[in-house]
Amino acid sequence: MTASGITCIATEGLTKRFPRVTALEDLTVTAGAGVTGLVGANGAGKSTLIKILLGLLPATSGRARVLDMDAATQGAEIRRVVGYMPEHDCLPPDVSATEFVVHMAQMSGLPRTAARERAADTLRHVGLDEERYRPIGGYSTGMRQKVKLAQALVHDPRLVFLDEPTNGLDPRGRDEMLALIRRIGGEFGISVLVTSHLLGELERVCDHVVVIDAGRLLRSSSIGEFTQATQAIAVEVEDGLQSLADRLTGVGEAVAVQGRTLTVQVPAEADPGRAYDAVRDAVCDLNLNLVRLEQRRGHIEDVFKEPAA
Ligand SMILES: Nc1ncnc2c1ncn2[C@@H]1O[C@H](COP(=O)(O)OP(=O)(O)OP(=O)(O)O)[C@@H](O)[C@H]1O
Repeated sequence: MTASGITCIATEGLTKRFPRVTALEDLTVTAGAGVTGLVGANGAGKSTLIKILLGLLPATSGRARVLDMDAATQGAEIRRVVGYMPEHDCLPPDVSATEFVVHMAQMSGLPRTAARERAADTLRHVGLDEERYRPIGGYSTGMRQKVKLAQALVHDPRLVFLDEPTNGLDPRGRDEMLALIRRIGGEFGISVLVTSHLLGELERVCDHVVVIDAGRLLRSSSIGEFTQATQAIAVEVEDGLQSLADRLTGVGEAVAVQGRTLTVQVPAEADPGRAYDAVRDAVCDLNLNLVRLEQRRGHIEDVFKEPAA
């Protein structure tokens, strides 16, 4: 059981060996409702995990359950209630987004009229308006990603797996996609497992993050725990940054100076108020002019600098 009370995904000792490479190694992890980020470098095993969870690929050993169904034996049932946006593009160039998404809705069992209505709603939600009547072959990468997302949502799933949905997008397209993912998890009430090798972007939309490296679990925790574990205070003063650093070090604070900014690290179990007081007292005593004082959130990237939890 997860903190949300619902277990969407649970694996136990999951291992997948290909002839030349072990893609997943003894992976035990759970994910609850909401948006879960699956982070790892290229080749870490993210797509392999998704394919096993969908019942599309057999595991070498271990178990995987999705919405309390066994991925090894109930793949078809899982795919009925789980949407899948694959990493690679396999869209037909000669049909329009509307035709394609209606077709996918009918494939999932909706009658023609309902399929047309659902497809129109879903394409509108993902932000494809008039262009949805044009052939997909002329679409930009961002539009193609939206079509892939729409087909994953059209059968009204309880959970969606989004494999690298921001791949190939420019910064604006990425922001739009991340906002959509947040809406899917929030407003639409559909749980999401989203993968990315870009660590920073997932912390903007996820409730929970699972980090894997070479098929092994590196860390699994809520976004709050990630950021709390690495919280810090950034300080800038007009002059005298080094004397401030020396003073704070003298009273036991962990400080680092980078350019014009001094960072005070606050350990997870410590009271950040005490560190703020120390900065205030030191700035006063040294008679410095404070330019900036702000809490700096930790970043998921930091997990790679820490030992596994
Ligand atoms: N069908 C396959 N046959 C052999 N090796 C495979 C197969 N599928 C994946 N692999 C290997 O398993 C490892 C994990 O691949 P996977 O695609 O799951 O990683 P990933 O984290 O999704 O990375 P990427 O984002 O680059 O796809 C890689 O070394 C990959 O080459």
